[in-house]
Amino acid sequence: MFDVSTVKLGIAPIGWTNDDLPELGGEITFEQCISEMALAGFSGSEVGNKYPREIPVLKKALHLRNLEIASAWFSAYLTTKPYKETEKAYIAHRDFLHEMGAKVIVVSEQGRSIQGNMSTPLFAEKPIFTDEECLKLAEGLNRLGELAKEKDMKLVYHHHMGTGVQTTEEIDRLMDITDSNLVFLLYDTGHLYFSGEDPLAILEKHFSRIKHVHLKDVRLEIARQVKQEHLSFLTGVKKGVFTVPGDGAIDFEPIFQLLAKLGYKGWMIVEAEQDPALANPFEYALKARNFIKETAGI
Ligand SMILES: O=C1C[C@@H](O)[C@H](O)[C@@H](O)C1=O
Ligand SMILES: [Co+2]
Repeated sequence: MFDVSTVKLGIAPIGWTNDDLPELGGEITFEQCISEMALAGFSGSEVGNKYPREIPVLKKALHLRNLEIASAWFSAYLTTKPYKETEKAYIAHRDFLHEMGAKVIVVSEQGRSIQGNMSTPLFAEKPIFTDEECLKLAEGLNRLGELAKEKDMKLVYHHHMGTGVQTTEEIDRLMDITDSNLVFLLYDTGHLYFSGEDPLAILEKHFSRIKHVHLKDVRLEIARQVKQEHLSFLTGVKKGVFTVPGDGAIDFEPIFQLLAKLGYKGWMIVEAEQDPALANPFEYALKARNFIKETAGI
């Protein structure tokens, strides 16, 4: 179904050690994490906070395990801070990723984001960007996209729970007001489903912009609890709202079929943040790998 010469499968370190909640998996080493990724049959990963930043050290550790770096998350503050501040940090991030051989840069606007707040109710208090904020965001992203292009890379925007770009309308608007040659989209199944969007419809509508995929599944009963009990994003994560594909409520078969039919090229990254003390990361990595083999044929 997929063209295996153009689609690569990776897994994010967030199931081993969570950058947003460092106490989850704090005791797990970088070496354990990347060894288990390779052993479970993945060929790449994104960069986590335990990864060494010295390029030769990181390259050697990955090379030993036949792993590549697909990308890494970047927090932008285009709506709340002077553009130059975001740009400076972004260029350092871009250059690091470029050295590591990555082709895409994951960017998410964190101005007024509540994703990192432990007690802010996720559904009631997510930010809604004003027209002025949308304009600032679009202008800034176009400029950052141009900087990615300079290095033959692409900026992929990560829509995210608890931020100003979460819902279908917000994603549609962002795609509409940014330059389609400079700003691309990261398609994260888990965030779309958790928010109550239709992941298949988003995939169909924005396929030409989608250049990076995060595969995560959602435990529906916990997603409902987060909404009904006015819990925060991180409380939901701690309770296990996310899991690996095939272990939750999302029907991945039509998603894989559509991605393959439309000729998706690039990385698909399993990204399932949950408490490693409750969900053994190696066991869940294997579970994900087997599910993708059975369902997507890769
Ligand atoms: O891509 C991601 C990176 C994480 O830090 C984030 O919170 C997670 O939910 C995600 O989708
Ligand atoms: Co993601």
